[in-house]
This record gives sequence, C-alpha cells and structure tokens, in this order.
Amino acid sequence: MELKQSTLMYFSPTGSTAQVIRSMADHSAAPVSEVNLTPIQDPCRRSFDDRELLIIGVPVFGGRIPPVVKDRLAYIKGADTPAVVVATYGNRHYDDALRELSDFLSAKGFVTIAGAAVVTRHSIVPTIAEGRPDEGDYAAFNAFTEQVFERIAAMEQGHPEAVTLPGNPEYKDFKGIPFKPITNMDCVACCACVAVCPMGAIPMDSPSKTIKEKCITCMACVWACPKNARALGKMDILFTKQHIGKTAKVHKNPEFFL
Ligand SMILES: Cc1cc2nc3c(=O)[nH]c(=O)nc-3n(C[C@H](O)[C@H](O)[C@H](O)COP(=O)(O)O)c2cc1C
Repeated sequence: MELKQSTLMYFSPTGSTAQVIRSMADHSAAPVSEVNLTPIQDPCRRSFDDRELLIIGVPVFGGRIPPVVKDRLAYIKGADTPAVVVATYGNRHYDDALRELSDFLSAKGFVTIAGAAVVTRHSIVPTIAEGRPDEGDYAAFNAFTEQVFERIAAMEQGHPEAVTLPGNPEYKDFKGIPFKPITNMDCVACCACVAVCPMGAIPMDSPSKTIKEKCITCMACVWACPKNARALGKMDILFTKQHIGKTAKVHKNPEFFL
C-alpha cells in the first residue's frame, strides 16, 4: 500500500516522548504531519482514512496512559487506519499502557499494526535511566521504524493486521500521584510554568501556586522553570526512588512488537 500521509502524535510533558516519536519522521516516504497533544487544547477532531498512518507516543504514568490523552483524542476517527503505538517509560515498567492505547484506538476505528516500549529518563527521578534513550536504543528503534514502513508497503489497503501487545485487559489501577510540585523563593513569576502546564493547573495571576485537583504531576513545570524554582518535595522524590528503585535499577532494552 502506498501511504498518503503519516501523522505523528504525542503527549510529552518533559519532551522525551516527542523526541522518540520525531525520530520516526525521516523513515516515512509519505508527507508527515505532527500533532502535539501536550498543550492545553480542545479535543482533536481529525478523521483518518485507510491510506493514512497514525503514529502515537505517550509516556507511561503508573503503568497506564495519562487519562488526558483519551480526552484529547475523544473525537478522532479511523477507518481501518493502521496505527503504531509507542510508550515511553522510566525503566520501571510500561505494564498495561501499550494495550490500553491500542484498545482505545481500536474502538475509534484504528488497527494497531506495531508497538514499541522505549526506556527514557524518568521524569520524576531523572537519575533513573539518565541518558536514555542512548545510541543503542535509537539504533534499535530506527530498525523497528524501518520494519514498520516495509510492512506497510507490503500491506493491502484496508486490511491491516492487528499486532498482539502485552498488558492485562483489566488495566492496572492508577489514581495519580498524590504529591504535587511546590515553588520556592526563586520564583520570579515569569509564567514559563503556566505556558507548559498541559492541565491549566497553574494560575497566571499566581504562578507560585498549583491547583492540586487539576495537576497530574507530569513534571512539565519543574523541567521548564528557568530558575529551578519548582520541584517536588525532597521526601516525595526519596519516596518515589525507594518505591521504584529496585525494579528501575536493572537495565531494560527497548521492546518491539510487530
Ligand atoms: C506521574 C508519572 C508517573 C510515571 N509512571 C511511570 C511508570 O509507571 N513506569 C515507568 O517506568 N515510568 C514512569 N514514569 C516515567 C515516565 O513514563 C517517563 O519519564 C516518560 O518518558 C516521560 O515522558 P515525557 O518526557 O514525554 O514527559 C512516570 C512519570 C510520571 C510523571
């Protein structure tokens, strides 16, 4: 099948997922468009046909996909449109995220033909998986991307074959992280954090605050602050490190499903 268009979509509060997904662009012979689902926005209303490819990347939050991704994609429509799903995760585990994303897309008319789970620096404890993805990860990921496009070229239009992805159909329970970023005296109210918050959880007129009910602890504000004035509490980071430390210590390779 000759593709008409490839669309790269990603939700990426601290940038790792965007980087991984963008690395796929050069492999597409068809024109590539990009949809960044991260900034606060109305739900996407695009329809895709069976000569298009959707490539979508999300970070793993608590073994699941961030719920806001589903909100932003509530009205997308596919028509036996092939999709590739990518989950980035901080070297603990991706659990049910690939499966959840694929199930969600399937209900919208897409057929997941391939998936990948890629280790990235942990956005809460950046000493975990620091420097990932590294050269080796990208070499493997590029090879996977090439295979995906070869598979599509050999595919008959309208008949994509679904891939089996790991994950429990009864997804892991994750209700979010209870602790939220706090602001110290170095804040100069530049509002860089307000601009990057995907949830509108930082008020423009009082950027040192965090609206707890809206915040998803995605760390976008912490990484964007030019004064390093926003952070999680030291005890919160220590708790997270202890909680995930053991499983996250073992070097995990990217995993591909085709
Ligand atoms: C709220 C939250 C929950 C997370 N849960 C997991 C997890 O369950 N497993 C894991 O390995 N990494 C987890 N991570 C790490 C992220 O999945 C990882 O750093 C991801 O690459 C961040 O993507 P981004 O840079 O595009 O924002 C979590 C990060 C956050 C902020």
